[in-house]
Amino acid sequence: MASRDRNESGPQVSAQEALDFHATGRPGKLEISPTKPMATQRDLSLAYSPGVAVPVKAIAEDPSRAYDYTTRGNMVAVISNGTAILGLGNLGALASKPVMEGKAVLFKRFADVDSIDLEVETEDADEFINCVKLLGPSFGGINLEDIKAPECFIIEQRLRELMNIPVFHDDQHGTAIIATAGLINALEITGRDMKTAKLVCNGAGAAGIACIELVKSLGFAPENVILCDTKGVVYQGRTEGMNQWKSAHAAKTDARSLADALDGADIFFGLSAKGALTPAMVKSMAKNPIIFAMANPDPEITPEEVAEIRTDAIMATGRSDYPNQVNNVLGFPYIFRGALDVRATTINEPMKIAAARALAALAREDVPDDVAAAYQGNRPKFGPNYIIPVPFDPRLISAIPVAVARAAIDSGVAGRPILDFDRYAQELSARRDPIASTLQRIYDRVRRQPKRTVFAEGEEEQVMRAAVSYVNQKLGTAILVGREEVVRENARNAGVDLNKQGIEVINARLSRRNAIYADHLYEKMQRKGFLLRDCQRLINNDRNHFAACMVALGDADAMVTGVTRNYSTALEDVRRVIDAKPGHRVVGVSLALCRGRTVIVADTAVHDMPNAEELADIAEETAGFARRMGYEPRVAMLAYSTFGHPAGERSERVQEAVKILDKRRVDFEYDGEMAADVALDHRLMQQRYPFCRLSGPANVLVMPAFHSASISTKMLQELGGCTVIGPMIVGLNKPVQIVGLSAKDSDIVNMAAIAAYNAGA
Ligand SMILES: NC(=O)C1=CN([C@@H]2O[C@H](COP(=O)(O)OP(=O)(O)OC[C@H]3O[C@@H](n4cnc5c(N)ncnc54)[C@H](OP(=O)(O)O)[C@@H]3O)[C@@H](O)[C@H]2O)C=CC1
Ligand SMILES: CC(=O)C(=O)O
Ligand SMILES: [Mg+2]
Repeated sequence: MASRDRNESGPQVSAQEALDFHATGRPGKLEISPTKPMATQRDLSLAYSPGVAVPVKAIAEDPSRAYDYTTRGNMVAVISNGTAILGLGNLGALASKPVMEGKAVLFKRFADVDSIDLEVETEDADEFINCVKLLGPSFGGINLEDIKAPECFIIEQRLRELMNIPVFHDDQHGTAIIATAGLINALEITGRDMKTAKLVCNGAGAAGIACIELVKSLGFAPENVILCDTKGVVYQGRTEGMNQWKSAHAAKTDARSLADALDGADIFFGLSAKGALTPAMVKSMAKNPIIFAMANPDPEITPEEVAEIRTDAIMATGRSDYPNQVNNVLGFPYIFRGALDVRATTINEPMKIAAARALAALAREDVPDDVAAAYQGNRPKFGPNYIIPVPFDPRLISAIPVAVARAAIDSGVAGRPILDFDRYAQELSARRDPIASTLQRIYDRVRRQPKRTVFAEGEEEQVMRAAVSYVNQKLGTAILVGREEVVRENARNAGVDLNKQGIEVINARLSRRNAIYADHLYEKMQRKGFLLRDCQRLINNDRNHFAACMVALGDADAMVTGVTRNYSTALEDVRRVIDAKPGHRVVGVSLALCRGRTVIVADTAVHDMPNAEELADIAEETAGFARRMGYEPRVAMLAYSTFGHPAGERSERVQEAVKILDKRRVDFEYDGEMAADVALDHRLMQQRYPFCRLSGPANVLVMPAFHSASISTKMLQELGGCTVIGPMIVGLNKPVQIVGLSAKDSDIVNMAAIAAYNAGA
């Protein structure tokens, strides 16, 4: 059963990429942004003195009002002292900051929980407890992270007693919940019974102890569970390296080493360190062994090593680049989401068990279409290589918090009820941030069907970096167009290693395909004033023409360009070689990802002042693009006016476009003309214009002209803090994307991936 292969989608990242990722732009992974305007004297008077005194007094009178007037109810602190950073050991509070920032970002990304990291520089449990306790009023929950055993047990226990908000040591309970969920399913697949299955857990620290406590509370017989640490088996009577938490699980057994304990065992839980499980030990385990090698970043044994020894194992690791990722990221965002939503005073056993069962149940459900995208387009089926959902599974946000909230209410620790669980589940789904899932879907599809993408400006440093990243991320082959010696020299100077499989360098002037490309270009341009020699010169000297010919004639699947030439010139170069798809119009669309909301804006690249017919075409092209991206389009034809008011000649053009769409009987929702606030605020739309045909806020905005499209997307990006991807070219017969002149390597890879995605199957 063991899969020797890494997940095709596995993000293969180099050390340099990891450093660059953290250093690029604003260093680190988080920033804080206000939720209220702070623009006028009045805003200042309300937000600060004197207005702020009013909520201050209200909270002093009734502390529960803090949930109404402050961030407390949605704010979790991720707190560490860095004594057990992943499996890297005690590297100190400061060194733990990247992990803690990462956990805070995951809270936001996966469950819309606001979170801040706090690194506390002490190894003294009392000092740590005191510090966290005093911070209590600031937060709705405390997520303790990467604190080593046994101090973590004392710290968590004491803080739970001292604080009336959830205190949760993620490495203990988060890990235990996820491991248990995976185990429930692995047991079912291998036909085992909890009451008789034999489990050996290597690692008797925070994660190990919590895991065996949870599995025992679920029904494992204590005599069938053996705990090991650096000194071997934790047996009754052992004195070396013991503490009360290990003693509580000391087994009555003759086994003294991990190897002894694993002989004939059904299950291995690794919560220890890289390489702790040997092939010989795996060999000695029972038939269909269940091996969860959960140490991070490197597991106790790799799936490849297990697959060399036996093929009947169910294998899981803590990493995202193998199937079956058993990692607490599947738990803490959603567990806190549910706990915060009912203002739970704690996260208790029933809530943990409910989370584990909900997670296990999710993996058994059929995967619907929109979810299959999160699985590299591969519809996973419950079985040895799919015992647990992946972190990008969009169902997690509604399934897990609902189970946790319900358990909190039923067990009497909720501060407020949930009256309508269906509605709650819908609200949870709406919290899902579509940013990553949109790009993730694109990347995953391309990884499944890798593409040859030509990077036209191969001599540029950021383009070379993008090409390396493209290959490292298993998106396909990267072809850099440039003079080989210049490319190599520039790569050397920039410290970019191009000597890897999957990267090719092609010098346009020396290519054997030149004559064919020149003929192709000549055929297209001969009636537009071009001689054959003009075309030959363009193919030899101009990388955009050469690269576009590669794609046009099937020597590459997709193309990306743009860092050396302005957008419209690059587009003109490409358009000489590649036509619009038959029956289509080439338009530019931008994807704006704004605070959990995605809107697609068009035409941000091609038509300067479209007429009504062209506006209707733009709407159709963009609706098609929206569908390919997985959104059901609701198209607003935008103007400065709404349904005729105020009247004006420019709005008439938009009204006319709507009539054209009516005549064409298109199969998507559209309406207009309307102003942007009406398009985006469905309540306003319903109140003032109940006849409007859009069933929800618009997610496709067709702008009346290029200038408004370009200005609005750039303002969204600069002032609105939105991520804008694009303009992307749609409607071309071959996939080509153009980045902006100032594009960074990550922008270029995104565009290359989008081009490759559009290259299709
Ligand atoms: N996949 C996931 O979601 C998670 C994975 N983990 C991983 O679990 C591991 C432990 O983390 P945590 O419990 O927080 O750390 P702790 O420091 O609390 O505990 C570490 C435990 O591992 C034992 N140990 C270390 N090296 C070995 C070894 N070579 N053989 C046997 N036992 C060993 C230690 O033994 P001793 O007591 O003798 O010192 C100790 O009991 C890390 O690798 C971490 O990345 C943790 C949380 C979540
Ligand atoms: C995943 C995690 O929390 C750890 O390895 O420590
Ligand atoms: Mg951790």
